[in-house]
Amino acid sequence: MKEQEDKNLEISALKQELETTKRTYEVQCSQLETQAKDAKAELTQKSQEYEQRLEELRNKVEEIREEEKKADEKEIIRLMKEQEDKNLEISSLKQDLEATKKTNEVQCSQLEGEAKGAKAELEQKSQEYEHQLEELRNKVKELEVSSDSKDQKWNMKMNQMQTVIKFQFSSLQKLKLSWESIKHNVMKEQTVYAEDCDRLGVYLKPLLHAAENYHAVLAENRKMFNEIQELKGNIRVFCRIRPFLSGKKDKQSIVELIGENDLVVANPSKEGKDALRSFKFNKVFGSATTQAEVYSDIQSFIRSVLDGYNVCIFAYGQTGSGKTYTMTGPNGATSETIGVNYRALNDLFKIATSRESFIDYEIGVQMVEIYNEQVRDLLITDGSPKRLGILTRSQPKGLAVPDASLFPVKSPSDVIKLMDIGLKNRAIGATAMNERSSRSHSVLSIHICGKDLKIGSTMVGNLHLVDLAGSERVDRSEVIGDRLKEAQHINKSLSALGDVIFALSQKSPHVPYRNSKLTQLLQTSLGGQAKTLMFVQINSDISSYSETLSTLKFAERVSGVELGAARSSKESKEVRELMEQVSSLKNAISAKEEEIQRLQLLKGSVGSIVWRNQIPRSRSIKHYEADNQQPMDDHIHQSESLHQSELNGGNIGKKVAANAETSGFTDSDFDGKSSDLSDSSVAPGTETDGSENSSLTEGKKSSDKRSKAIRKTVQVMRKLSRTSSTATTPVKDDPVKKSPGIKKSVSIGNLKPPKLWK
Ligand SMILES: Nc1ncnc2c1ncn2[C@@H]1O[C@H](COP(=O)(O)OP(=O)(O)OP(=O)(O)O)[C@@H](O)[C@H]1O
Repeated sequence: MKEQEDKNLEISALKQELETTKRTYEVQCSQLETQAKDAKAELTQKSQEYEQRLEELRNKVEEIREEEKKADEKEIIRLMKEQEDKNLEISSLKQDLEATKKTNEVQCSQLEGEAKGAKAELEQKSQEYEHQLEELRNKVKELEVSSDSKDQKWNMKMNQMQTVIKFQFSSLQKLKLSWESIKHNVMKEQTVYAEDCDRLGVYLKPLLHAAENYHAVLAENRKMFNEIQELKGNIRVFCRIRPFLSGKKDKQSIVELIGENDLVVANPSKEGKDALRSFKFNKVFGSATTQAEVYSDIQSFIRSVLDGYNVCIFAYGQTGSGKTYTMTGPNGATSETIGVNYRALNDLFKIATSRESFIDYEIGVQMVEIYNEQVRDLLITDGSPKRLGILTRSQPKGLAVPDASLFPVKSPSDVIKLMDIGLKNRAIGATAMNERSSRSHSVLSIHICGKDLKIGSTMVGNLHLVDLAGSERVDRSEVIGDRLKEAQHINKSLSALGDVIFALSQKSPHVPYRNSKLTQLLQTSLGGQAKTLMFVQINSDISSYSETLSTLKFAERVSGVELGAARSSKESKEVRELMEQVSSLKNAISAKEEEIQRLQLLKGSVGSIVWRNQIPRSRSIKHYEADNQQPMDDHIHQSESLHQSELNGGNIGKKVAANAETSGFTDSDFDGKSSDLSDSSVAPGTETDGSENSSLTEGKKSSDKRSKAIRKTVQVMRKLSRTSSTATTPVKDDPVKKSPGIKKSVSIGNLKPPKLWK
């Protein structure tokens, strides 16, 4: 109850408190209401103000919004544009990106492929290297093994060698001792040998004498060859048949048969055997013969000009028969068709050049024509031809026409230039037969003076290349007046030439050189040791029968070779006999030469021993040869033989044999000489070196044979001197004074060497 009372009291307290609070609260509320009213009024005022302000602000906002809206629109438009640009850029970039992406993808795929390949290769190579490395390791192992075994072997060998060296050293000591004793014995032998040599030297003296004579024998032999040539005929007649010219309808030939040396022509007006007539010449060239073939048959004639001989080459025949063709060649000639003149000049210069180390040649050219028996210089360029005189005696330097222009030449082209001038100056007259008919004789003379550089001697050779005027008969040329006079002069000079050559071929005591200018001009080159070659040109056309026949008769007459004539066979018999004589002499000489060689070898070996023993050495045959001045032509042939042998691989004998086979006048002439020289100059020196030892061993045998050899040599010398003494009247240089008869020409001792240009 108490509690209830407390609670009542509390409730009464709380009711009082609540009453007080209620009253304060009411006061406050009234206050607050007042305040709220004030505030409400104030608020209303203020809200009005605010609304006003708000209205203003709203307007302002509205304005700002308007402005912003405008600015925004502008900005939006710019941004849209920008966006569009950007979009475009982005799309292009996207495209680029796309393309780059694609290329990158391709490259990536390629690189991936390559990388894969490289990887595979790398793997393969590494495998290979590993394999090789493995092999190399194996090899190294093998090598190590083999080097070990070799090392062992070498050591063994070294030991063996050391043993051998020791043994050899001891044998060397023994040999030294025995060598000393042998040396002593050899010294003794040498003394004995020197005494023997002294005795041999005494024996050799007569042999040396024989060797000296041997050269004389060879010289005689060469002379005999020349003599034989003269007997065979220093005058040669070659017949050449001109082919039918293209465009000629009438092609009936009068030539029935062409042989090596003979020719048969048929008379068209006769029949059967009576129509035929044969002619014999040194050579007959058919119409198909080339210029080169013709020249090859006369080449050695040309060569002999450089050896100091005079050579004359003629072309004879009727107009248009091919004289100029043979001598010069056709117009606009090629290397195949050039004639004898050009070929001869080429050869002359070629040979002169090949000899220039030992002979200095001077070559001069003259060209003259003989027209109406007057000599005219063809090498004048001022256009005023003067008449020239001919010297027939003691002509200086072999020049028959000293006043004619003489031009020194150094090459064939120099001569060709001169020939062109000469041919232009040559008188050419037109006849009914041939437009180009030459009515004068043209003479191209090549004068050669050679000086031997070693011995200083000189020699002179002349080559005359003569294109004769046409030989047709006067009546056939249908000419009168001046032309008739020309033809008469031509015929006269041609028949004078025929007479001279005929007289020479007959060895007639009188040779009628003075009957024409042509023969006067060529006097020194016709006859004597001069060589004469005549080309007889014929035209086989049936219409030219009578001309051809007279040409052939002329040629037959000058050649002196008549069919069936007793003289001709007698000559050949004598030639044969002489040839046999010469060959037997050559055999004897070669036998003697063998002996000389052997003895010379013996002497050489003896000489060397003597020298070792300080005993003076006697002069050898070789020295004798070197010191002894040989004739010019010998020297030339010697050098040429040697030169030729060098070119032919050193076989002189082969060359001689080959040339002998081709036979003919000229070949035997020159080859005979070269064979002589090869005998004389090559043989003594050739076998010395190789056979010294054998000769030493055979020395005794040889010395036993020595007396036999000397006897043989003396026999040969006697035989030669007998041959010399059988010669009759001496043959002189001057053909006019030369005595007739073949036998006289057999002379060995009296033949003169080629005339030198003194
Ligand atoms: N062997 C040959 N081969 C080819 N043609 C030739 C031969 N021989 C001569 N002839 C030609 O015949 C013609 C006459 O020849 P060429 O002029 O040489 O005669 P020729 O005897 O010198 O005359 P001429 O007396 O008038 O001087 C020329 O056209 C020449 O080319």
